[in-house]
Amino acid sequence: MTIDSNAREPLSLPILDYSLLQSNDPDAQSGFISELRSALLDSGFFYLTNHGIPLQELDSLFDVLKRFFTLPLEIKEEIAMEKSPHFRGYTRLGEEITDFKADNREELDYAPERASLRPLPATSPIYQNLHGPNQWPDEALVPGFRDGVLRFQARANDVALAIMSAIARSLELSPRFFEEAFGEKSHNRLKLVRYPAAGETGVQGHGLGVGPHKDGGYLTMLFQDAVGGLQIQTRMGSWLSATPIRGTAVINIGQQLERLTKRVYVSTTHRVLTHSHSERFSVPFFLCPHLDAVIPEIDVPAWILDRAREHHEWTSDVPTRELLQREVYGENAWRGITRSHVGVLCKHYPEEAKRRGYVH
Ligand SMILES: O=C(O)CCC(=O)C(=O)O
Ligand SMILES: [Fe+2]
Repeated sequence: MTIDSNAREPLSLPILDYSLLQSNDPDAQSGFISELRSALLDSGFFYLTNHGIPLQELDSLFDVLKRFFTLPLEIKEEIAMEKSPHFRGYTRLGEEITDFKADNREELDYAPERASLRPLPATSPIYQNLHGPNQWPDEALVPGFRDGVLRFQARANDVALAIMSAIARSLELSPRFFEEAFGEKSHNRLKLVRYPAAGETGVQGHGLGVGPHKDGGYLTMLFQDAVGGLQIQTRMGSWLSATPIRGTAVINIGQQLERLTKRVYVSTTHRVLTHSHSERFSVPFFLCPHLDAVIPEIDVPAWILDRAREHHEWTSDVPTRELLQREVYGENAWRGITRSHVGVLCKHYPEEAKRRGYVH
């Protein structure tokens, strides 16, 4: 990574080599962990190479998702998120909200395939409604879609868990520190996204593919095509492009890790620009704990805290009051998804929507 020595601003994002973490050489592993710590303290974002997800599988994932998005709107809407009280499925252009404005993207949302718990007993927290089945496109229309997505989800989960374990080590915690929060019941999410070119739709709302935000989970691992547009907000508030590097994943910290480390590892604000003449596709995978997980707050070792303090405070376009920092993860997950998909909230949870002041 290059850092501007006056402002300690990163000018580009670091590239970490996953094969070092996976090797049996303890020096290679500790080299990876110390680079990881620096990346998380300096920018909160990095590229990961040699992650082991075959390029050919990534290419075919992008092929099937492109095929889905070229289907007519009424076919895509057969699996509209509005039909799912569990917030799964297709969201058409302009329906998703970030920073209180409509994003310029369409997407599919997935989470673990589970039985619905509805109707919930009165004593259950409302976030238990997030458990449920996914909605899949007709296999005949997009052959290989479901298998490709499930295979990718499993692979991304493995890599993300190994990175979480390395993050624990970077904080001098046990490599197994996070294990309990994940596993069978973890509530990971996956989005398959298409950003139209500016010329296709005319730019509305905040004029961005997705507005400035911090991700809600522990860790995000993103794959993107060659178009570009993802930008990261630096400490001083300017925007740095995460230019696509073929075959790499872009990884960043989510808000639960920010809470856990009492803001030593800060969840970096990011946004996506709308390209003037090219559509763009991306696949972010969000590693999230199980909904009942309690996110602790830990004291990081003093020398790491000192390193963090060398920096200025982070500037962010995301107001502090909007952060998802409750102790129980499910409450954060519920608040995050319901404010992005207000239409779904109003349709399935009118009382809750009214209570929160959304009129529909
Ligand atoms: O598409 C991208 O590059 C980023 C998407 C993103 O930040 C998100 O969905 O949380
Ligand atoms: Fe994001």
